[in-house]
Amino acid sequence: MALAAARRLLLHAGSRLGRREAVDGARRFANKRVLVETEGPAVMKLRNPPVNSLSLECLTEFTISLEKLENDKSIRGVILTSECPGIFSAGLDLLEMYGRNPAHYAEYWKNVQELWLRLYTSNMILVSAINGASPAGGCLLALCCDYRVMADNPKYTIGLNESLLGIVAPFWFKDMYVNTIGHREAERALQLGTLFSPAEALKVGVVDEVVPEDQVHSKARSVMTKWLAIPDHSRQLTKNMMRKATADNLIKQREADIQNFTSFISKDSIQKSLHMYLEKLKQKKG
Ligand SMILES: CCCCCCCC/C=C/CC(=O)SCCNC(=O)CCNC(=O)[C@H](O)C(C)(C)COP(=O)(O)OP(=O)(O)OC[C@H]1O[C@@H](n2cnc3c(N)ncnc32)[C@H](O)[C@@H]1OP(=O)(O)O
Repeated sequence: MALAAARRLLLHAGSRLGRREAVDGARRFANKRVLVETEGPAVMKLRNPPVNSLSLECLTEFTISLEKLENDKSIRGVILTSECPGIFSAGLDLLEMYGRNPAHYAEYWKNVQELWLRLYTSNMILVSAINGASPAGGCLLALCCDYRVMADNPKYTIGLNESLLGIVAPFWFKDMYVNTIGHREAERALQLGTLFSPAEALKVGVVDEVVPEDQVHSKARSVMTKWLAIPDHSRQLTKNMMRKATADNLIKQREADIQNFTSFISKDSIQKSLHMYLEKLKQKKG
């Protein structure tokens, strides 16, 4: 009986913390939805097919992987990318925000906040290799990074498109957008729910560089090498100086933000909008 309980505990810890294993001499650890290679510049790959939507499980595994990397002092930078062909991340999982109960919405939002705060305030250098579509929460992940490299494929778009879904980007999504592309561009893009092509994203500053698709990873690695040459303490203090106010703005009102999200997303009108959007996604398939 005691043995069975201990085994259950171990299994639970194993699935929460992921496994660290040696494969072909490369160090890596993985859980179901996130694979992390720690040989050379660390690379974190999202693998939640079909579209890397940020389900509660995916958010949790992402946050745990990030925490593990933060705790490993030998790791100074991480490249964030996707293992799903053509998709960086479809953003927050619509099925976590549709047809559930308020307690679920609150739990989900708490985890979205947690991941964002960890990513946005990470001491590590974060470079995103955007190798596919990156709407809404997908764009949010990229915006948290210190540098964004995007594949030059016009089929891939990036942006905060919440208004197209009949929902509103929360103030901290908006703050980060304003920090990145400026108030006027953010105001327009947020109202229109603009999804930028790579060329447009580069022009407006949503991404820092656009490269041929087969060079996204090598470019991200060379960017990382350049950033790694900067002393950590000065870079980290500078990053903190630039981002602290934006992060603090959420930290001081986390509970209120959860309440706002929960009551907003529970509204019949919002649920109806999400239903229509999900139906549109289905119909697109024909
Ligand atoms: C006061 C406070 C207010 C706070 C308000 C709320 C704020 C919430 C903020 C939300 C941010 C978000 O991230 S919302 C999510 C936005 N995401 C999108 O709009 C992307 C939608 N998806 C697509 O455009 C496309 O799927 C794609 C371009 C990403 C990929 O296209 P592709 O053709 O390759 O694949 P399919 O469209 O056929 O999709 C396959 C499969 O996946 C399902 N899917 C897609 N996206 C999502 C998603 N985000 N969540 C859950 N599921 C998703 C899609 O429906 C298909 O499912 P089926 O195979 O079952 O049909």
